[in-house]
Amino acid sequence: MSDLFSVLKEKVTGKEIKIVLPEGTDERILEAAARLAEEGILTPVLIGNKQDIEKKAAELNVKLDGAEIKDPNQFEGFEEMVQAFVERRKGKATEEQAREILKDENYFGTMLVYSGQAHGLVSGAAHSTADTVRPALQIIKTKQGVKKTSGVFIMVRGDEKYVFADCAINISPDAQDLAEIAVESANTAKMFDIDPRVAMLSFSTKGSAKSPETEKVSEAVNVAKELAPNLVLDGEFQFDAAFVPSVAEKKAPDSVIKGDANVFVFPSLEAGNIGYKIAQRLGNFDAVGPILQGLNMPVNDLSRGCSADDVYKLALITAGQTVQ
Ligand SMILES: CC(C)(COP(=O)(O)OP(=O)(O)OC[C@H]1O[C@@H](n2cnc3c(N)ncnc32)[C@H](O)[C@@H]1OP(=O)(O)O)[C@@H](O)C(=O)NCCC(=O)NCCS
Ligand SMILES: CC(=O)OP(=O)(O)O
Repeated sequence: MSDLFSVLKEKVTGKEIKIVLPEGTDERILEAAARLAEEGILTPVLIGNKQDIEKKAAELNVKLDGAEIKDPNQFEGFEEMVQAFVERRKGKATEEQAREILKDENYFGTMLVYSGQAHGLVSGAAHSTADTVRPALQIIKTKQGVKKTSGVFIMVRGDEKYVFADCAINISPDAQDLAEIAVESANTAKMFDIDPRVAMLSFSTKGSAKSPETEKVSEAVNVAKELAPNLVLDGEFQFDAAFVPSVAEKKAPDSVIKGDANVFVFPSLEAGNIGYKIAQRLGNFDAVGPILQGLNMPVNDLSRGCSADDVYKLALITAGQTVQ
């Protein structure tokens, strides 16, 4: 993984990429912004009151040379942004509502990306996922051919790398959603040099239990195979049948997945979000993400439990998504 970040640094340095960090006074954001600017990798665009941000940076003894600061309350292009927002929301917000909404740093920052004044956004160190991603869902929207955005983590421990999905967005995905999440997650895996072998997870392996929940996953397997016939994918699997070869031999001997899956699609957000945090906190995996898939422009969320290093890495990944 350290290789990945070296490769990403090389790929994005000198491309004049601007990444918006709306949480301008958060300690971890400031430390990451200073590091990104100092290393000349990209231009962090911090959102908030300039004096507040500079005061906090001075307290932390971090230098913001090379970073930009934009304050929605002092922004010259604010009225133009209001018009663009009203137009994008197509009758869902009046001008008056837009003026209020755009004072929110996540909405303001997302509009900077949408209008081409920055290339991507990373937020969520101090905001819930819902408040971080809602502006992106409403303004940036999904790219053609993708119905739903979803959020994956790259789980890293030493040389081990896995993709966990969806850990961030879709609370109760249906079979169609799960199939799309699987295909998108396999594409994301390739960005991290993972040759995808996708397991659709359940509490049942190949019909060992029958319920609407297990049938949803087995239907998702069929839909995903139609969407991406060349993808190595199977299910439904319990985690051990997907991950442990000796268990796979007993529970699913005829499957193309032989306990060697590396992309895990969870059946619900409950399972995905709980699952990644258990691997992170009990299993000592680094959890990089959530990386949002399927948006027109890169916007990525952080966990509120993140470190400055997590912010730095996710900003690099976001910059990498802009030059793909
Ligand atoms: C993502 C989430 C915030 C969306 O909820 P919401 O704002 O109530 O969604 P709404 O149904 O009102 O939709 C708002 C807009 O987003 C769009 N949207 C909602 N879910 C979407 C998805 N998965 N992909 C793409 N667009 C989506 C809707 O189409 C709608 O667009 P429109 O206003 O242009 O018509 C919600 O599903 C959620 O809270 N998910 C869980 C987040 C979380 O806490 N995760 C755990 C921690 S990581
Ligand atoms: C991804 C995630 O779970 O975010 P948070 O911890 O901020 O809720």
